[in-house]
Amino acid sequence: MAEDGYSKFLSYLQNAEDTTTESYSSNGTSKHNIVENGSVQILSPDEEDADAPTTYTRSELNISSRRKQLSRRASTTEERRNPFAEREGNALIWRNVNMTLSTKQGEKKLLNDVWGEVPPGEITAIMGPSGAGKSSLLNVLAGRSRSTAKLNVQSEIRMNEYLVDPTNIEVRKQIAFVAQDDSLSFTATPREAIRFSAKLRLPRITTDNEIEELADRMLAELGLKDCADTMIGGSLIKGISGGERKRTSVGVELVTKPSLVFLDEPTSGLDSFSAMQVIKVLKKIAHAGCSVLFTIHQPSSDVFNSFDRLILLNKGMVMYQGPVSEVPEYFARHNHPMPPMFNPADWIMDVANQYSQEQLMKEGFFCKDERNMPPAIVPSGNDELLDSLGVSRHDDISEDEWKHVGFETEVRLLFKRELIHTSRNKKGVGARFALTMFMSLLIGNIFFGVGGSSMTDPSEFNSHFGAMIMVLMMSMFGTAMPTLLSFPEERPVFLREYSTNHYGVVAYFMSRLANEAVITFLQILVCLSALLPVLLSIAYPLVDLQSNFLHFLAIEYALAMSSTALAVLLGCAVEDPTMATEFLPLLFVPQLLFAGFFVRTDLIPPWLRWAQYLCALTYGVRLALLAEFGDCANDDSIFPNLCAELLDANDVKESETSLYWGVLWTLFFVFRLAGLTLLRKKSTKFY
Ligand SMILES: Nc1ncnc2c1ncn2[C@@H]1O[C@H](COP(=O)(O)OP(=O)(O)OP(=O)(O)O)[C@@H](O)[C@H]1O
Repeated sequence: MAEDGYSKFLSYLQNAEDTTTESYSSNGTSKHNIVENGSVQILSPDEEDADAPTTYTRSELNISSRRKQLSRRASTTEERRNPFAEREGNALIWRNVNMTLSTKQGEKKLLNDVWGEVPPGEITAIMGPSGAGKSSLLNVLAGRSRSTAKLNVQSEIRMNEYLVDPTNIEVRKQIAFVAQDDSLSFTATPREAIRFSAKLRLPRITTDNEIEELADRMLAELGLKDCADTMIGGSLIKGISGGERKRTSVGVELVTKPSLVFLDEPTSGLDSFSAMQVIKVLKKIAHAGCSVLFTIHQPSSDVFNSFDRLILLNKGMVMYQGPVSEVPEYFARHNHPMPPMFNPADWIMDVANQYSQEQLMKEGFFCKDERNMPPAIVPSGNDELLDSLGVSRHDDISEDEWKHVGFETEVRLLFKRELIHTSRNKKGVGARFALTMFMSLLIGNIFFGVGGSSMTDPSEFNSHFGAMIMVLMMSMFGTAMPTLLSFPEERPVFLREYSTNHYGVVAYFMSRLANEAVITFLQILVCLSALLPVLLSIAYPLVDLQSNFLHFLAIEYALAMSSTALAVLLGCAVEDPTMATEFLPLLFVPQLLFAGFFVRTDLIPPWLRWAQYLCALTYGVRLALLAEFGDCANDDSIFPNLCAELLDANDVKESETSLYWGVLWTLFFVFRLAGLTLLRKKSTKFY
């Protein structure tokens, strides 16, 4: 089956090996084996039978130098401006790929000894009936599927001559992956999305002008010129069409000049012209040296005939694998000649769907992997593996300009995008601020002027205290709730970008923090005062609170930041916005219970009392009580002194003011750090 294509591919491998081998030994004809300690044994022809072959360490052999040189090919500005600049491809080869699902009825094989390869310079399509295992195979190869309690995944995958574990995040980052669902920031335009990807993923030597031209050329190739500056859109904002969004996702990955690209149904939802446009771009990128693998449903005959290779899956097994040009002849040889004037893609799918697996096996389909491959090298670590892939972002590379952009650039670009997102997300952010204003007005009117009322009348005094608590709670809930909901909402974009090497978790976290710090401050300001000066304020002057405005603002801000930190921690823990809403009570109810105004904290059972130290509201309330009632509590001329009684009832001591501030900001740091750790753990673990 597919002998020509396969032998061409083996010869590619052989060449790759020969070249590598040449760097091992001067005569260029040696063979190498891997020995247990990770070193490489060299056997030259006349030494093959010798008892003790010479063993070298990898660094002695300078195994990666060839690839490092090749990775720097795109060194002229013209090459850097060209999204289709020549590159060194990475051949992907796999065999024994098995995926087994354990169910109550027994074990179900989703992938059964699947084998194949994707040579550089060619585009390879995976086709097959629905449920055949196309996406499952792509996900295993891309490291996006791993064993769980119910799912057992096994595979033997190599990139070039190296055995790789694609679930290793460092390997995954080398694979450009276009998923079926387009996880793009909905407020960005196609041009901005492509530019963002290029800026963060291309070596820092690439100038802004070069990136601009790269983005322009990519947009033109994908037929996105007309909508280049329209927002991508989503459920809140109407944006570009589904097909344009799909092409933008493709552009975002291809602009980084990858050497290996996987695409899950890149043409779904596209008309035949747009589908052909995408395939043409994939072919162009393949001709530049890239290896392209994608799943596809029902391609037109033009699209089908433009593929180089085909992997036809049927019920988790390889029914055909080889050059597309050999498909008609192969099917004819196995009793299924293609009728004239038929779309070959439809024909092979008809055969796969109509006949049972047993019948097709009898007819000679589903042949076993009979490739005789040279032994794979087991990389001794990530560095050796990445060097072998031509990745130039290691400490041993002296020229800074070839490295991935630095941490500050990541934070700056992310922060800028967050700000643009906030300014364009008028519905989301507008609703947040409008709601804050409305609630401030409501509270301000209900508690109108109570802050200036008598300090000795118990009912008026209680209203004063109630108003202060309401203002605190409103700012706390109003800032924490949108944060809790927005984190899982933006999660798919983050995970896609993180797993495709845009930026690190810390950079993402820092930029989010900076953005939240600004938004939270503005929101608190709106709640307390519509605009500075205080004359135009809402809740604060309407209620006529007595404390110093800036002092009260600082307390509210610290409380809001601590609460949003807890919201971020919960947001990192949950995977979707619906689940996040289920978590809302966990964010607020304990805060109310431990704040001390429903029940004195010293009356809470001792085994539960520790939880008060995790509740920011407890300390926010204590600081606000001191700010609002501290002076009157110290005034001996007032009798009965309700202020002193209130502070006493809430266990508030003026001498502990610094402690309250300390706990409030410590909670902020602890929750933020826990959130960061959780996000990092989750993001490296699974896509
Ligand atoms: N994690 C999983 N848990 C349970 N079943 C799974 C899992 N992943 C895949 N499957 C099952 O494996 C089979 C193959 O799924 P897959 O999505 O790979 O098919 P496909 O060929 O891409 O189908 P389609 O063309 O309809 O998208 C399906 O029956 C699917 O339900």
